This record gives sequence, C-alpha cells and structure tokens, in this order.
Amino acid sequence: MRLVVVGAGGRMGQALIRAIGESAEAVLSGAVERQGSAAIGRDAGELAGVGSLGVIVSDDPLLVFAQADGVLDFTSPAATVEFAGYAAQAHIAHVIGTTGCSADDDAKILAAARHTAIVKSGNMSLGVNLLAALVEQAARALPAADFDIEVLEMHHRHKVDAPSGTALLLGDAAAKGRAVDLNENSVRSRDGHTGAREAGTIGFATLRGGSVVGEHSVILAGAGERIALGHMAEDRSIFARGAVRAALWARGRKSGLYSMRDVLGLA
Ligand SMILES: NC(=O)C1=CN([C@@H]2O[C@H](COP(=O)(O)OP(=O)(O)OC[C@H]3O[C@@H](n4cnc5c(N)ncnc54)[C@H](OP(=O)(O)O)[C@@H]3O)[C@@H](O)[C@H]2O)C=CC1
Ligand SMILES: O=C(O)C1=N[C@H](C(=O)O)C[C@H](O)C1
Repeated sequence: MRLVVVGAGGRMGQALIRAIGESAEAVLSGAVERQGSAAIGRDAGELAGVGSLGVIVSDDPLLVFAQADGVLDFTSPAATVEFAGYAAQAHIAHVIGTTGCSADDDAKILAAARHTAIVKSGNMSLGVNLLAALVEQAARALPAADFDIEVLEMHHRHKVDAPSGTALLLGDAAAKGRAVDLNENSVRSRDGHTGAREAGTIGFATLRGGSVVGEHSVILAGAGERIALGHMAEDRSIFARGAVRAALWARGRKSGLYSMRDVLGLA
C-alpha cells in the first residue's frame, strides 16, 4: 500500500516514516509539509533518521495524494480538515491521529467520510484501545452514585491541546459504560471554591512537562476503595505502528468514519 505522511517533519511524522519502513505491506510514496517549512525539498528518510528513501518532502498535497492509496495525518486540526477534503477527492484512505478538533472540524471530517474511509482516533495504540474497552466495562459495572470517575493525563511540554485526545477517548468510554453523554457530564478543569463533587460527573486533570510521551489513568473512586486503570506510552512507535495498521485495514473498505476500536476488533 502506497502511503503519504503529512506533517512529515513533526514528532509523529518522523515516527510514521520509520514505521512504514518497517512494514512489509506498506511503502512511503510521499511526504508533505506546510509551505515554507524547512523540511520542503529534503529526503523524507533523512528527515526521519533512516537514511535516504528517495522521497522528497513536498508542499503540494494534491499532487502527492494522486499517487497514493492512503494518508497518515498527525498534524493540526485546521490542516487535517483540509487534508480530509483532498483525501476524499482522491478517494484514498485517511488515517487521522490529530487531536484537539472542534465539533465543527469533526462535522467536516464526517462529511469527507461520505467519500472515503477515514479512521480517526485520539490514540492509535493497541494498549490504550484495550484500556478504553476495560474502562467502559468498569463504568458499566460500578454504580455512578457510588463511584466517581476521574481521568488523569500527563504529556510533554510541547503539547498544545488539553485534555488530550486519549483522555477524551477514555472519558467517552466511561460515559458509554454509564449510558450518558460525556459533554453533558464532564468537568474539564477545577479552580477556586468549586463546591463538593457532583455525583455522576467525569472529571479531567491535565499535567504538562518535560518529554513525557503520554501517560493516562482512569480512577474509579468509591467509599473505602479505588480502582485505577492506566497506560504508559514509552515510545511514539506504538502510535505509528497502529496508524499503519489502520491504513492497511481501511484500504478498499467502504466509505465511512471508523475508530481504532473498529480496526482492532474491540468495538
Ligand atoms: N492519535 C494518536 O495516537 C496520537 C496523536 N497525536 C497527535 O498528533 C498531532 C501531532 O503531534 P506531534 O507530531 O507531536 O506534533 P508536531 O508539532 O511535532 O508535528 C505536527 C507537524 O504537522 C505539520 N503541519 C501543520 N500544519 C500543516 C500543514 N497545513 N501541512 C503540512 N504539515 C503541517 C507541522 O509543521 P509546523 O511545525 O511547520 O507547524 C509539524 O511538522 C497532535 O494533534 C497530537 O496530539 C500524537 C501522538 C499520537
Ligand atoms: O500530543 C501527543 O504527544 C499525544 N497526543 C495524543 C493525545 O492527545 O492523547 C496521543 C498520545 O497520548 C500522545
């Protein structure tokens, strides 16, 4: 499968180029960065530290998408919405790892999914998606009146969105287990005289610092006991390998918006 990496010069872009190189079923056919980026014109393999691959980083996504079967996209919400339009036009699979998308961005991505297969997830690792299934099960089993759910996350100092996409994915899994809507039941931050905790809410706490790749815990706190479920990402290759797997799964699949749990059979 011929894959394009957009945001090729980024932390995940470089990890994706390496992961494609390690796959027996995928080949890097193109790499894209934004206009004016210092990466334009460089060899994508050199950029990712794996030696020359003969793929030159371009600022023309339409041209590059026309010669590919799929695109791996870990960029920014605005860029992802633009790439979703181009991937739909080219009828190629679009794997989206970008987090921090607004409801309006998500509506545009859903519209693009009428024309091609899109896999979008706040976390592409096997471990986190298994964790989400476990969180859903725990939230279903434990009464909301007795157990308070809190989602904690820590990431590196460069991360620009909060809570993380993974924290929201885990919150969503907890809400699904409780058969409630996350948006109507979440507390995204606390400060000052907040009053006592409201039963049934799902709380979020965000830490940022250093080089932490990604750490998440979901705590279900009852009277006299606590259950803690968690995941620690030690290397970005876990997300990159998941993204390549998602692209291979999406190839030739009917148009629609899919999740990583669909890809892994954990839905
Ligand atoms: N779902 C998952 O499993 C994971 C998701 N992520 C998410 O992926 C995203 C990227 O993370 P990370 O790699 O750390 O961030 P980086 O900032 O390192 O990389 C993003 C890259 O995208 C580039 N970019 C932005 N806009 C465009 C554009 N219009 N055209 C081409 N390239 C563009 C940036 O260029 P420039 O620097 O010039 O702006 C940059 O090189 C984040 O939303 C993050 O949360 C991260 C890890 C795992
Ligand atoms: O920005 C990151 O780095 C990560 N982003 C994703 C998120 O927002 O959850 C996934 C991973 O935790 C790393």
